Amino acid sequence: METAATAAPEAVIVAIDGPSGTGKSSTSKAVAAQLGLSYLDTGAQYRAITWWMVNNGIDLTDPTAIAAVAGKAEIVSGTDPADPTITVDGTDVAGPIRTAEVTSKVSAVSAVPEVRARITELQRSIATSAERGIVVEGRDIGTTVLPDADLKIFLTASPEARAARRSGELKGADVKATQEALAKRDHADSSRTTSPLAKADDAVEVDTTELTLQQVIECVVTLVEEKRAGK
Ligand SMILES: Nc1ncnc2c1ncn2[C@@H]1O[C@H](COP(=O)(O)OP(=O)(O)O)[C@@H](O)[C@H]1O
Ligand SMILES: Nc1ccn([C@@H]2O[C@H](COP(=O)(O)OP(=O)(O)O)[C@@H](O)[C@H]2O)c(=O)n1
Repeated sequence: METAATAAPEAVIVAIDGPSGTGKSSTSKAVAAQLGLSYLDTGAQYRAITWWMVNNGIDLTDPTAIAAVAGKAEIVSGTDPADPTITVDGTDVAGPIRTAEVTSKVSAVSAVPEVRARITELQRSIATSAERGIVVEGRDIGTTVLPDADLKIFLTASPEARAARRSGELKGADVKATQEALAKRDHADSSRTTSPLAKADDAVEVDTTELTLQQVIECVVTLVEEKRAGK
């Protein structure tokens, strides 16, 4: 007897945006792994270009100097959610892009339109070549990078919860100082002219303050499955 062919599920594109510490990376990785999708951390790409600029002595107080070298670094993102990678000119920078120095400087670099144009193009080409689909997380994915995404999620959480989560990761970091640093980055990312951090009109907002990570993952997986079922 012939077995009926099962159609491969269509590639699904999921955009997850929100400020720091709302759970974007942990949720996106887990959802992608559970659903067999690729995963892209766009913040890591902005951190990588910032790392290159710091290493090459670029004056990060000067947007013209940043714009002039926006195309120099070759950034490659590995999109396996079980082992996401990021290299700059062939060097693994997964560790160095998480230093306090890069974190404090990334908003100045990511605000420069030439940097955004370059990284946005890279993100779109990665997303369109993901055969089974992809979960892309960042700040402007639903609004600018992938406005036609099948599902858009905007994660939020209280400033206190976000700071507690972040300082938990940076062992020994002061919660109050972490909260202040987050507020400063939120302000810079939300007030820049080009493609600021914002919720897309058609994004589903999920407040994660009182939810466990597992609950957030389940919520997003359910929303993806509902989309696929055409609900
Ligand atoms: N709902 C949650 N409840 C408690 N901790 C969480 C939750 N979501 C994420 N975390 C933890 O908070 C930290 C920051 O999460 P992360 O996914 O890196 O956030 P983002 O990518 O938005 O900055 C991680 O240590 C993660 O395990
Ligand atoms: N789509 C994106 C993603 C990140 N970014 C920038 O990159 C920075 C680092 O992003 P991230 O996602 O690694 O930040 P965390 O949430 O991990 O702290 C942000 O503060 C933004 O300045 C952006 O401008 N657009």
